[in-house]
Amino acid sequence: MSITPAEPSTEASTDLGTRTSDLRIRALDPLPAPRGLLESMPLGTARSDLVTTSRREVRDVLTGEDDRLLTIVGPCSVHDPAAALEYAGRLATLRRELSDDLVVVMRVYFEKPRTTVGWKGLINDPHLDGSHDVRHGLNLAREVLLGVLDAGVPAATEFLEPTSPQYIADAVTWGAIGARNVESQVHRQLASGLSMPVGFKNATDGDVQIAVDGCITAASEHTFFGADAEGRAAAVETTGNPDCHVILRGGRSGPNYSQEDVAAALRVTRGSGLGGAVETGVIVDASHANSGKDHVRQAGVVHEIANRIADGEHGITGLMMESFLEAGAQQPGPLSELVYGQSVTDKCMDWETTEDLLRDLAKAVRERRG
Ligand SMILES: O=C[C@H](O)[C@H](O)COP(=O)(O)O
Ligand SMILES: C=C(OP(=O)(O)O)C(=O)O
Repeated sequence: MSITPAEPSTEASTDLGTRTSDLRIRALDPLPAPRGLLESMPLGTARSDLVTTSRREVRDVLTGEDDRLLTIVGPCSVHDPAAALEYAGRLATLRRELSDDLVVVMRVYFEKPRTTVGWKGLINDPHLDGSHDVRHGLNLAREVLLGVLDAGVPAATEFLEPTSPQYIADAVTWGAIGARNVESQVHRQLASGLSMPVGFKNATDGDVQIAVDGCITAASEHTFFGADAEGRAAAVETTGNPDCHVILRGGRSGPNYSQEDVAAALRVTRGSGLGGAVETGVIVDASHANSGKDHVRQAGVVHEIANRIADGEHGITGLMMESFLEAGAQQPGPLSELVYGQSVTDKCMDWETTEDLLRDLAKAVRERRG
């Protein structure tokens, strides 16, 4: 299951006077080819069925063919596999109970885009100590994803490193391009080749058009630099992803989940000419700039949206929530020193609050039907 570490190559030339490249590279540590990881931890038939079925369900909800609500819920980031899997086990029970009204997918986020610097997630630094054992991080990430699927819960993740999907994307039901990368051609091209529905967040300044542009770009065919399953540099040709859509996460000037904000965003998305999920509705991220990253305010946002859905509002096809076993957040550090089940990135709602809110949302969907 694990892959033998290779020695980092440190080809530091002694003749610095004639070198013009790699002047700021400390080491290049070759990573295992994706195929090795996929073969040592295969998806298998049962998990693959869950991924395929749940991708279809998510797409149908986002295009309005299915009148349920997509709820993407889970920790801001995974740092402790045991806590993530305990959360998945709890969510599995609730997912089954609420399945007539909600399509529940768990946030299983391994790559964190930072405003400046900070812990970049389980793949980049699995020991949370700056040792950056990326090989171990890749193993761990795949192990967690397979465990979440074994619990019966489909997974959502943000794609950040352009070649990381090769190691894990087969196990992912829904993907995100985050607010800091939504204008990046690299990420838009990446989304054009991903096999699952992908949400584009509005930019950190609140610009929604940038997310729509991301969907337009990702719906097209592209050729770009990537890697194949053997880890060789490759020119990747994609067919385009027709299942992209917009996520409202608030911006520098404040939240954007009000009825007026959603209506304004829909005017923008409906001008795209893309049809499908982009024009049917938006996902609202109740966290981030929609709640000032405050988990108590986040619960208020979800509560307000549940009331609006119960009153008959359409146009919000999904809701994203940051939730973990314990409320709040703590500074990242070695696992033995951390509070079990509490976020090391953004503040999360606790399990009890999450359970209540998911039940409220399911009830709201029933009332809207009625
Ligand atoms: O979702 C997590 C964070 O909001 C995102 O990674 C940015 O975090 P930062 O502003 O603390 O760097
Ligand atoms: C980083 C995230 O969000 P955003 O891109 O909206 O800041 C996230 O959802 O983890």
